Amino acid sequence: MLRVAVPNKGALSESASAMLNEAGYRQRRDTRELVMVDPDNDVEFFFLRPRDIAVYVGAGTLDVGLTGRDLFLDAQVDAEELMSLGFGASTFRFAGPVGDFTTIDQLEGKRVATSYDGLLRAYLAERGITASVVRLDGAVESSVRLGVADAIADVVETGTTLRAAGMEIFGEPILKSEAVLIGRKDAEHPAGLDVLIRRLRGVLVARQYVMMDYDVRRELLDEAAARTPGLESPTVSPLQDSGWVAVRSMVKRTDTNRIMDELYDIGARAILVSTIHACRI
Ligand SMILES: Nc1ncnc2c1ncn2[C@@H]1O[C@H](COP(=O)(O)OP(=O)(O)OP(=O)(O)O)[C@@H](O)[C@H]1O
Ligand SMILES: O=P(O)(O)OC[C@H]1O[C@H](OP(=O)(O)OP(=O)(O)O)[C@H](O)[C@@H]1O
Ligand SMILES: [Mg+2]
Repeated sequence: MLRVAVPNKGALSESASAMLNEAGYRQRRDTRELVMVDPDNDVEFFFLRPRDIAVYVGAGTLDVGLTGRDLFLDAQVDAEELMSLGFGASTFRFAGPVGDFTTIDQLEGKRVATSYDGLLRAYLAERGITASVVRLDGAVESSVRLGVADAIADVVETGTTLRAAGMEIFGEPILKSEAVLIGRKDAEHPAGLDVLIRRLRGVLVARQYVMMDYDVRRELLDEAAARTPGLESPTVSPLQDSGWVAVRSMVKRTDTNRIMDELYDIGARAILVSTIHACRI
């Protein structure tokens, strides 16, 4: 049975379970459930703290896990990213009191508070900066005001928490993170893993693409089809009126309206857009 780790609470938990559910796996109903078997798919789900997931996968006791790239890298375990999951995006950045810092070189000899000390130490060492790392569990933004640090390295999503604490970011992002599927390094995929990956890819594609249908005069087909190349090639079907054809193609959701406008200008009509419920690419 494939053993999969899923965040039990926090920023990634709901989206992770929703994605697995969309991929056809059973998910827990009660948030206090810690283990759940999906007998139809022969998968066992373990609901764990997202920070601990990398530890279990690294130790080989669980096959794969859904967690944040930042949490995975921070844990410095022997595992690898198998795919990104398209949610839980954040950046990991330096911040300090407004006006105090402009470059990371100014961190030399200073105290930097963070919940991600593995990531931070590796980053500072790579750049030859000697600073003392203060490991905190959370609410790191308060550490400077409370006198235990001079700057922080923390997760920034909207920046609201930083602003409220009178701080600003400086330097390049340390890391761009999102939710990822991690698994054992160079290991042969256990039974069920390839299906899980294919299903998760299907969810990503179904979320990122729409299906576009339109009719166009045969002589304008090449021009129109160039706007909707699809993943492989658009489907072209004859219409009763031999001067026209029907075209069907997958289009990036974010490009939908621009492409509809372009197709209309070319002369396409009856342009219809529908969501993709599920797919295997
Ligand atoms: N606004 C956000 N706040 C915190 N984490 C976020 C946010 N957006 C995305 N994430 C991602 O979610 C993960 C952190 O999840 P979570 O908040 O559950 O962990 P935690 O902060 O260690 O736990 P907790 O806050 O419950 O003590 C990281 O991968 C992080 O990049
Ligand atoms: O840029 P923002 O949108 O404001 O989000 C970032 C904040 O959210 C997270 O805190 P969380 O709620 O997880 O609490 P924690 O600091 O105790 O982990 C993170 O640690 C930042 O503090
Ligand atoms: Mg948190």
